Amino acid sequence: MEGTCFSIRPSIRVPFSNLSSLKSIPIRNLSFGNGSSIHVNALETASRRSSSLCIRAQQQDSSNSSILSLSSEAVGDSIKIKEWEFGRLQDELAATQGIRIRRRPPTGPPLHYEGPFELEENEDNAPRNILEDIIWTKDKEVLQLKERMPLSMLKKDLENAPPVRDFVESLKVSYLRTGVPALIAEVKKASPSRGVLREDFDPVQIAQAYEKGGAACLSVLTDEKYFQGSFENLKAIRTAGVKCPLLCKEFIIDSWQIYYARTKGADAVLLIAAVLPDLEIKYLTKICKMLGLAALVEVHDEREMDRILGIDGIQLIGINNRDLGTFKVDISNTKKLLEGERGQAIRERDIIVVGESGLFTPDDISYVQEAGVKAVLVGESIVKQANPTEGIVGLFDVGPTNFEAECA
Ligand SMILES: O=C(O)c1ccccc1NCC(=O)[C@H](O)[C@H](O)COP(=O)(O)O
Repeated sequence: MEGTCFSIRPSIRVPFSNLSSLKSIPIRNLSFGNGSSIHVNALETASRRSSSLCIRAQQQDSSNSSILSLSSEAVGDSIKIKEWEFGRLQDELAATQGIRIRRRPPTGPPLHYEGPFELEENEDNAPRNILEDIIWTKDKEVLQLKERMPLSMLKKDLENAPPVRDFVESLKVSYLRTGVPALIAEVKKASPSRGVLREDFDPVQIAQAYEKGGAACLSVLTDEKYFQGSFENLKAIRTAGVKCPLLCKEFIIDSWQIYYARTKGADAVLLIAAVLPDLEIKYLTKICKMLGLAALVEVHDEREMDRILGIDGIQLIGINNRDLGTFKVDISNTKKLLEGERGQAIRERDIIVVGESGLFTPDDISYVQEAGVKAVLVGESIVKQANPTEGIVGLFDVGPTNFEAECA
């Protein structure tokens, strides 16, 4: 601090080098050499990564003993800043686990953050791929939803939620009965990689057709922006009396979403290892357990698989053949992740593995079955068929009677 001279104006630009030195001293009310001071409780949490930061502050004359704060909302601001700082720490922790999806723009606060700082525009603040884009958008959406429907309200709504059905048991029963991987059929209108899959999209009709075709469970996309799905679709399918247990296919980053999914009739939720650090997966699976929901934990590479195998109590692992960053689909990914010791550990622990994405033909199904999966999650190849029931029959290359009334 010595020798640093700031001219205090309502808005000042402070170089990062100075911020880091300010950070090393306990700051509340900082006096500068020119006799001015500002209340800088927010400053102590400034980003280490930004090169400079614009602070809006009020000047205080040294003769005036009252402290003029950064703004009248300083307390609220500092909570938000703490959240932002926590987000950055979260990203740093996640990176040590090989997670490349960042939860926050690296040189700025969460996207929903407002003031008191104006951060420099920086190209690093753009999402690096579609999954990151989805997660940043989700962060904003969830914050808004939580404001409208706090958890206390959702907890009350739980009392009116329909009973939970056993998602894992339904997969096991189907596999044992048919000898082919149990089908989780996906109700999906569109996706970032494939655009609109079906214009005449009636979620209830599609769900009923899947059930008729022998699906053991259904996966319902609820994300609106990228998949044109909705929680209303999930609720409508459940209310229509479809018996197959329902996976809420959502990008979960907050336990609030799990409660919300349950109030809409979900029996299972998706947790994506590429997004969630181990501790969060442990925490969120506990919430699932408490609510009676199954958790399908999705992995895409060896490192994610090893992380998930290191967590106790995991019952369902999905291997996504699609790289959610690049959209590349390769079904040999399922085989690769089930080879050797990993496959052994999965068999010993009686974990059900679900082969996900890019499954179009009976040969594809046989291939992933030989690799060790007991269930498959299929969207595009069946949702695009004029008659999704026939789509399922064609995919498994067997008559519908082999599957009929699977969920009954
Ligand atoms: O499918 C995408 O484009 C996508 C992009 C970003 C995140 C997730 C994405 N898809 C989710 C899925 O992995 C699939 O919906 C699911 O596994 C079914 O795949 P498919 O049978 O290939 O439709």
